[in-house]
Amino acid sequence: KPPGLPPGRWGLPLVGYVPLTTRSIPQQLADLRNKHGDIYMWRIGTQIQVFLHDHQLIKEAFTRPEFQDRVDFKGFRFMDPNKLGLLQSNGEHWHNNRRFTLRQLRDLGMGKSKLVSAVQSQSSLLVQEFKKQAGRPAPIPNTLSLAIINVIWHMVSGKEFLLTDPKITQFCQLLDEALERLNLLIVPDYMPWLYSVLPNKVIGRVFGIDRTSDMRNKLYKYFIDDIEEHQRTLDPNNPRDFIDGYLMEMEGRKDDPQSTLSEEDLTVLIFDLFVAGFETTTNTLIWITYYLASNPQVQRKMQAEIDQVLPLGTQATLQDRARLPYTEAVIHESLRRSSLLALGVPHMATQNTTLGGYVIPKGTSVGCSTVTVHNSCRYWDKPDHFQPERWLDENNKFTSKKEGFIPFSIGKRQCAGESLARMELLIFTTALFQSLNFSIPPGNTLSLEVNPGDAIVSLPIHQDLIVTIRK
Ligand code: HEM
Repeated sequence: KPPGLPPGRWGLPLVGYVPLTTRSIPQQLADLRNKHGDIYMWRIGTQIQVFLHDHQLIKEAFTRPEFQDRVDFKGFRFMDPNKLGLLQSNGEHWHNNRRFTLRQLRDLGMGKSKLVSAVQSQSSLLVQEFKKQAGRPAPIPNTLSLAIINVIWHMVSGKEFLLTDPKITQFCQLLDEALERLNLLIVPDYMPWLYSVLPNKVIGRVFGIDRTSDMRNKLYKYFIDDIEEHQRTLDPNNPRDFIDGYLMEMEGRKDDPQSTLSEEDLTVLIFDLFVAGFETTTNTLIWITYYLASNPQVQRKMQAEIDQVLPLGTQATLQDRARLPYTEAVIHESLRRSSLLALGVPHMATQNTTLGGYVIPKGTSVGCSTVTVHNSCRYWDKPDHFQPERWLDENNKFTSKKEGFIPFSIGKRQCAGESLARMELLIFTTALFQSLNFSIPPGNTLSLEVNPGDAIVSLPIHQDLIVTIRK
């Protein structure tokens, strides 16, 4: 192990440190944190990963320019060969797309916008779907995923699918598959020597590379069709959505040699919005229903607040946020407890540098451990308790505590969709609990453990709940 690196797990040549334990990854990270402190490394294959566990240290790292790039994984290139879009792009290209996306999201989501109405209408449709399964034990319907997908479609291209349209179900399956496939595609990046010892054919089959281009083409076809349709119908005096905004910006900068805008880039950018905004929001909402089904008192208290602020038949808007402090507290506590992106989304050191007194070589992946920060006694009293009250001050006003709360990460690459995500969480949560009650089926228990099949994202386990229609 080269001198100066953070302490931690170095392991064997080629394979790095392979844990021989049944402890989950988050549990192992907590063990490592207790042993080594706020910064340590774990060599997986030949890739050095550094984990950070302290809010200030994460903030320092993620605001420094040398930690702003994404990890350069060959596996990602099978979805996007040229590192376009926003999620995987770097440098000037990333900077342009990020600025554009933030501006669009702000403009499209403001005030009484069409986007807010779209979220409200999707949440009403979802309530109707839940009502169909009232009174009998059943898992959260897949309609929740479709409703979240429709919100992103609305923002991107001003359209929504009927929830019964087979095209949206197929789209959802492709997206699920893409997310699963991305996990597998990057395995050889941890052991790049596999490329030299195994024939390409074997790698292609084992790691699913063969099927990826077919799936990518099907998925991208949705976006390409929409972009072409927008090109035909665009009215520059009346931009309708994200695609119109991008096409207009592209036209405005067509003579600018610095412009990074292109139809191909727009296709990847749209894909990124779905990848980043779909599973995250859907699963946070599932966690909220699980926590509230397990805490009936909290559920009743939140419903009492919603009933007072929103008479039946009215839906929340962003202006209601201040009048719904307890609901906001429940949402924040759910984001903290679930720590959905348990290991954060890693950044990469673009040069040899130091951090926290240690050497960080160029190419090292640097991530924040959301799950250990969210469960650290340094920031949270009784961190393993679900306590919305911790978000309220002595006057029961919501206080958005920042230190030790990093669900959307921090710094220059922090979640670009945070404002949309917060808007969706508020509107969906209020709509669901205004009309429905969620409980655990008699004789059952509800596990709040994360799905052991997924180490990087803390996904809830599919389980039955009972939905009751509120009178
Ligand atoms: C509860 C829901 C969500 C959570 C917890 C979440 C969390 C995150 C996190 C942790 C990151 C990585 C930040 C980093 O690299 O330091 C991220 C990035 C990102 N998120 Fe979200 N996100 C959510 C919803 C959304 C939504 C709805 C959208 C938009 C449709 C979105 C768009 C993005 C994009 C584009 C990035 C990449 C930003 C960049 O690389 O510059 N996210 N998100």
